Amino acid sequence: MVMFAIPGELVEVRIERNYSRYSEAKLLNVLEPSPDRVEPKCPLYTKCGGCQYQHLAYSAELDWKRRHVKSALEDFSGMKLPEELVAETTASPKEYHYRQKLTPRLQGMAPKGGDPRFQDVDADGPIGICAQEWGDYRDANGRRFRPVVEIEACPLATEAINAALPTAKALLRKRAARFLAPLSQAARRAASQRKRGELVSLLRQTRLDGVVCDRWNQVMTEEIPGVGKFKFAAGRFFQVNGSILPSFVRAVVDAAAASWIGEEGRPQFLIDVYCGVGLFALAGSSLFEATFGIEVDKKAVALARENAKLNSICNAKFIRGDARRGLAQVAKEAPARISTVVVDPPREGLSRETCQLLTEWRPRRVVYVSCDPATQARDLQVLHAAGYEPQSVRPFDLFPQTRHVESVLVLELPADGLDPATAPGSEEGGKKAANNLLNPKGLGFRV
Ligand SMILES: C[S@@+](CC[C@H](N)C(=O)[O-])C[C@H]1O[C@@H](n2cnc3c(N)ncnc32)[C@H](O)[C@@H]1O
Repeated sequence: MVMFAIPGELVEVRIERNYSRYSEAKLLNVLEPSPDRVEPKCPLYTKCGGCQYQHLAYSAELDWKRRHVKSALEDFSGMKLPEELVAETTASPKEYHYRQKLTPRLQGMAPKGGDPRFQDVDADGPIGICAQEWGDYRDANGRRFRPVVEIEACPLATEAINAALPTAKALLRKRAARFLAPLSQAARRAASQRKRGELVSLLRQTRLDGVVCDRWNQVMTEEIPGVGKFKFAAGRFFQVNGSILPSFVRAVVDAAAASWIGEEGRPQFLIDVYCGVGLFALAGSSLFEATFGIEVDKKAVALARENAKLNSICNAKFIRGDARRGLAQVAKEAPARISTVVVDPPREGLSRETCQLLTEWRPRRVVYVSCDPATQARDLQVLHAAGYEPQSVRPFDLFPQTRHVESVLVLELPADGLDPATAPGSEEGGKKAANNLLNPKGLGFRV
């Protein structure tokens, strides 16, 4: 494994670690470059840690991401996916300057011989964006630290964010000095995560109003052309690449609303699990009789309800709670045989219980949006074992120049897989799912 090399190149490397089946090596020289090699734009590329593919032509990056999604889905699920099932990666309209959020950070310090989890910040140290791994880095006093590389500008961030970066960095230093000075070492260790969080200086920009903000809870409004307006809290989750959002959101919603495979009938209910501020539930509302959003974050749910009003949408309902609990509640209202569930979980993928509830309640279609194809593959294996057939996989390049990729996997129960007795969506099917919530024995994980 050689970071910053391209398959097919002749390179000189130094082997740094050996494992039973592969080695990791550091790139020393490119002797015969690939035709796909390009000059990286950022002078800090390979040092900062934020980008992995700036040395790769964009078309090659898109090909590579498709291969990555396909092989991760196959390797971790044990399934073989036909070539035609996995689409080409949809390109981001902006290859650089697409990031509408940047979080400058100070360097983390560990007390000498201490536990790195109780890290302090180095108020006089560099301010960067990516924290490196804890390694054997020590300052002049022997204290371990987690290095960050000082940045003056980030070529992934929008121009407005880069223009505001010096102000944000000055603010961050001022906060760090104020926060650290009066506290003893012990008090600093005990400081809550929240206090540490307040040290972070946040920059967020929307295309709608061009605001650059530095408070976690500041409410921003973003307009996604052809989709709608969305309020969100600056420091919490909202997609960061606005340039690709119109095509990405449309693709998810259209996949959710399409007619059933081989039939004219369409789904009538959309359940957007892990809905954030209601992105898919609201974007798809005109295509369904009713939509539901399920989200654990209280603030996000409040904003999702506001977003429904902002876009004059009356058929969307938002439930605050854990995915499994919310799904069990919706199972009482939406018949599974005419429902599509969209799931867009964090990197860890679906919890075991949520996955199990899906296999018991059996909504006819599942559109699985994921930023980690490995955990998506793990869940695919479980859903496939329960009868869901993969219909399509579409990679979207939400994060150009980085190794991250978004994968949209559509799964559907074949018509002959619908059991008329405990019919998904039948009264009994809904009750079974709802009861599952109340019956702890039902929460075991079956593979
Ligand atoms: C990847 S984000 C997707 C948000 C939304 N779909 C969007 O695109 O804007 C994942 C969301 O899941 C929420 N979440 C995390 N764990 C959850 C859980 N157990 N139950 C419900 N929501 C959860 C997070 O708060 C976050 O808003």
